[in-house]
Amino acid sequence: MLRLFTRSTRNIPLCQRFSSTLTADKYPNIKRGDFGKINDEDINHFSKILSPNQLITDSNDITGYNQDWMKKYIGQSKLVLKPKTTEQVSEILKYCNQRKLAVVPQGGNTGLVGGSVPVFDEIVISLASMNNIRSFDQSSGILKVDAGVILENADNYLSENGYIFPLDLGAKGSCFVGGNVATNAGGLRLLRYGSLHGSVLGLEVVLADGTIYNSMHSLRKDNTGYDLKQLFIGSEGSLGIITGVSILCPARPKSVNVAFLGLENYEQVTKCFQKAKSELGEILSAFEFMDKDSQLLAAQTLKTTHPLCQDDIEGIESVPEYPFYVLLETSGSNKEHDDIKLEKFLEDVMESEIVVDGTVSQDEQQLKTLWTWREGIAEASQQFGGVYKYDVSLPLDSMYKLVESVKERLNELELSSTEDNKKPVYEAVGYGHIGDGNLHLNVAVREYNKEVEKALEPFVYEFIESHKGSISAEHGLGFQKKNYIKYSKSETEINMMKDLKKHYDPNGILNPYKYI
Ligand SMILES: O=C(O)CC[C@@H](O)C(=O)O
Ligand SMILES: [Zn+2]
Repeated sequence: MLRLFTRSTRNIPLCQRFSSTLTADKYPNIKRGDFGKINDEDINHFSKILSPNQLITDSNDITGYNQDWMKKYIGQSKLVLKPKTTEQVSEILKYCNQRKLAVVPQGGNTGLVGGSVPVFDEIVISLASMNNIRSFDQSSGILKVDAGVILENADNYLSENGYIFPLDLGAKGSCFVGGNVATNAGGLRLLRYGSLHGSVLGLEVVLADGTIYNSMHSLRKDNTGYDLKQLFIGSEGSLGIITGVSILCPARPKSVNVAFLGLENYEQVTKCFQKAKSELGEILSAFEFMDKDSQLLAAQTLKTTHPLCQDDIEGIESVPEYPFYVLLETSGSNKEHDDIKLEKFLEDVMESEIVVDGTVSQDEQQLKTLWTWREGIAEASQQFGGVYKYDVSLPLDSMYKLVESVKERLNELELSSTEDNKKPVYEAVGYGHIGDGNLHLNVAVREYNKEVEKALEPFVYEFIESHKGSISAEHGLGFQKKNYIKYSKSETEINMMKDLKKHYDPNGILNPYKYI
């Protein structure tokens, strides 16, 4: 039965603090590199480049820069620098390169693979003070910003001008545009707006030796040799520090609808996606799937009524029995046209029993509430103590098999139970951007545990390799996956990457211990 959506919304509560964390001493195979150690002379030098409030040495003030968003990866940096200009970044790197001081560039610190925090005592270079919108061209839609502009702020600015940022993700309120580009973030609407490799028109990057590479172009077409900016998109701070971004933004859609659907099995999810593509065509802007266990997790932190529950109950009890859910969004320029198209599509998928239940948002508030049941899963996954995250690309037909195989394996090894507090794993859940072939497999644990880690890795990576997928669809390699790149890239590719790294950062000072 298809219903109008009538629930109200509540904010997602902040996640609980972790008890278990991963510090470098828990990885005995990783040794501190042969880098210089910061001394008083270094601090004096930086004090000449920066004003006192741009330089943090107090250990209490540094804590937040040393730990990632999940409070999973904890570094030991003793110095945070907050440059305000590209020239300051250049001066800092020039000096660090001469002194062989390792650095980690940090944006909004919302990454999920431990890429934006130090491992040992690397200097944190925070882009937080570089947060100006540089320019916007109303006719072309080209936006130029400092790397430290918060994604949501950039989008709000564009909204006032009738445009939209071609990227949206759960962390939009804290992540930085520079970090988005450095990690090649994918997000919720890649299906519609494509990857940052397509929409970024130019970058300003400071290289390891302080050289400023400026390509802040406004050109859609520039066929003059190697497209160098592409090297830095997704380079996770390993080749240079992005300080400016020029990006092409599309017109903001005037009409947006969200439908939340219940389905009986995974095959119906893929069928529903095929139909959505062919029947909704260009107005389809997101197609997200969620398994039931991911909804049960989300229910425990959201504590609101599930969109497909018809009773006046909240939380876990309100999650219906459907094994799969889909959140589908349309964005277009003509409300009447889009409403009719969506209605016809929904009638079709319900008549053909691809979808068994569903609800459609009636206003902006309801639309946001429906999204919370998808966006809230990331935070909900870590409510019991920790989470092992796998962000993978797989062919659609084998995508959910990975989740099933992992669940089976954890059960066989008696590592998993939602009731028994003594078992390390609470639940493995699958969800993600099915429209982009991107699965998020989250294994919610009560504690980080070597046995669980051994059960998952390399099992998950071998599965991905054998199905010709990618071990990172959008979160990147960071610290978490640096030893596993071989499951997605050939030896030749890895060697080419290493050559680039050696060329652009011969002393290896940029974000060491990560990536490759
Ligand atoms: O927490 C995750 O694993 C996924 C986070 C993000 O990429 C999302 O799609 O919600
Ligand atoms: Zn995602």
